[in-house]
Amino acid sequence: MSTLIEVKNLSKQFKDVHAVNGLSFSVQQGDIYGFLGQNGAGKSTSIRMLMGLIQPSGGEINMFGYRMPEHKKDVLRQIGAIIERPDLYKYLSAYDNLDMMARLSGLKPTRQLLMDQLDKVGLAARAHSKVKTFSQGMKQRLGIAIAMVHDPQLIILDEPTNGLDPQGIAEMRHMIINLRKEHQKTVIVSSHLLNEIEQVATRMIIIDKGRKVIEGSTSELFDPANTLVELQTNDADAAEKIGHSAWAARMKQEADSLLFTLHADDVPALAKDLVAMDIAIDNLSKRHSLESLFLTLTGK
Ligand SMILES: Nc1ncnc2c1ncn2[C@@H]1O[C@H](COP(=O)(O)OP(=O)(O)OP(=O)(O)O)[C@@H](O)[C@H]1O
Repeated sequence: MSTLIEVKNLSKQFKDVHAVNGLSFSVQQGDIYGFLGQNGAGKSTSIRMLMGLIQPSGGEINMFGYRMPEHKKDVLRQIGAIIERPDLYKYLSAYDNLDMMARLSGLKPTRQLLMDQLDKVGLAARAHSKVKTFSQGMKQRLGIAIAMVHDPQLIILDEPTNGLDPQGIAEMRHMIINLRKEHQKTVIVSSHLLNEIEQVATRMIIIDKGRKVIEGSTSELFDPANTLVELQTNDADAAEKIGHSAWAARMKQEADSLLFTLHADDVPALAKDLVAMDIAIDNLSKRHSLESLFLTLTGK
């Protein structure tokens, strides 16, 4: 697998705001690379630099073997991106919108090519329906078909599920996975929702205040061995009772709860032992340690 994007020490400063601050990461061919961070973390600014829309204040970007922004033209040929809501003609069909946009960008598309593009985003069956009859999610996916009509290697989607209903979100997720699986595209997708990135990404980065917090493959980062279990109880002696048990080493006392770090498979055994120790359980909840990290970053 080859490296498509290599970013080193990338920074962008707007007056006194360090929007991106020493960010390094790489994207391999075939990744669905999740960019995760709360609003204002620096996701859009990073993506805009990858696309040569704004100049970095420092650092290096190499994409497809070219340096950015010096080789912007060669790089952009390989990218299809949706950064804002796509402009569509609502009284034209999906097919005619795509046909017109392809011609405006200098292509002479065949019917087959246009139908293939619509198929990639799950809109082939609605090719000849007017866009005014489309849901927000369908418009978004048509925008993606337009963005990739020149068959780029890399698709960049900045918060593609913003403003979509649950069905639209599910369809978008399905489409992103399909772009990689069926059409061998590499995808960068940004979101402020961990759950959304977790469901599609093969690798991900969390950024906060313009800096990298963590980066890795989704399976590594969501390793079930790093499960956190929070116990809430009114039993004043709970910590002491657990302190004498085999769970002692995995327990940490928090202000109003007891926190255990363990493998997800061990949760039923913990629950059984708590009952055996006669500890009244008000609440026993499980979450992944990455989720806890992200909740802490987002202040929730
Ligand atoms: N053109 C600009 N001028 C001044 N500050 C900017 C500009 N663009 C972004 N910023 C600031 O840089 C920081 C990062 O913004 P950015 O849009 O990259 O974050 P984000 O992670 O994409 O979040 P969001 O989802 O809210 O767009 C924010 O503090 C933002 O206010």
